[in-house]
Amino acid sequence: MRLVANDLSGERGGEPVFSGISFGVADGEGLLVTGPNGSGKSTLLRIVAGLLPSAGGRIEIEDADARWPDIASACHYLGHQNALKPALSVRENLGFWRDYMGEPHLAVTEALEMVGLDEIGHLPLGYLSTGQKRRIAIARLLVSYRPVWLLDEPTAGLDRASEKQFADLMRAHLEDGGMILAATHLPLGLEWTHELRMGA
Ligand SMILES: Nc1ncnc2c1ncn2[C@@H]1O[C@H](COP(=O)(O)OP(=O)(O)OP(=O)(O)O)[C@@H](O)[C@H]1O
Repeated sequence: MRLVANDLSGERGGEPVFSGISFGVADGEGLLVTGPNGSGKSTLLRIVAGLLPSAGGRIEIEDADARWPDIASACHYLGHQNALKPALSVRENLGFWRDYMGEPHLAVTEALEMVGLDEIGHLPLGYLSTGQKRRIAIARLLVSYRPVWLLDEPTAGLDRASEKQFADLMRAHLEDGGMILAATHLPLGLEWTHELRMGA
């Protein structure tokens, strides 16, 4: 499988943000998206996720698995927001996402162990610290399988140990044949196959 963008352009509020973006990412490969504030990194990831239309060009999956009829269905999207409900417990939040997304992968307990938070699954999500909430949002990537992880500033709020733990999870996903597109200003502790510098 290969995710290919050709001459892609994006706009926000009717104003052009970027144009002429092309890349190709194959199974087991990662694309690091960098660039100054406002250069369009989040916009690009949202277009790939199917949350925004592109303003021009093409993005497609070549040699797609029948399980993923379109790009959006092949993606996990971890945006700036964690997409978790404060009044539900940690376990209930992850259980919801596991049922909603389908393609069950790790059990909720296993996913919590992977992010080192299995002791607090009973707590309301709203009680957790900023970094702990981010780690639960990362655990969303593990309870359902998707080959493409779209990560927007994934390590914002994480301590050093959690950054390293997340780097190990990303590495395992790539070794399993997954793909990652990550927009960040922070080093993520991975060797990236490709880098896309926006706003250059
Ligand atoms: N809903 C919107 N309406 C109008 N303009 C918007 C909207 N959302 C974003 N923009 C503009 O689009 C541009 C690109 O924003 P985007 O969030 O994609 O940048 P970014 O590279 O991810 O930035 P950062 O590094 O700060 O996260 C910015 O100039 C922003 O102000």
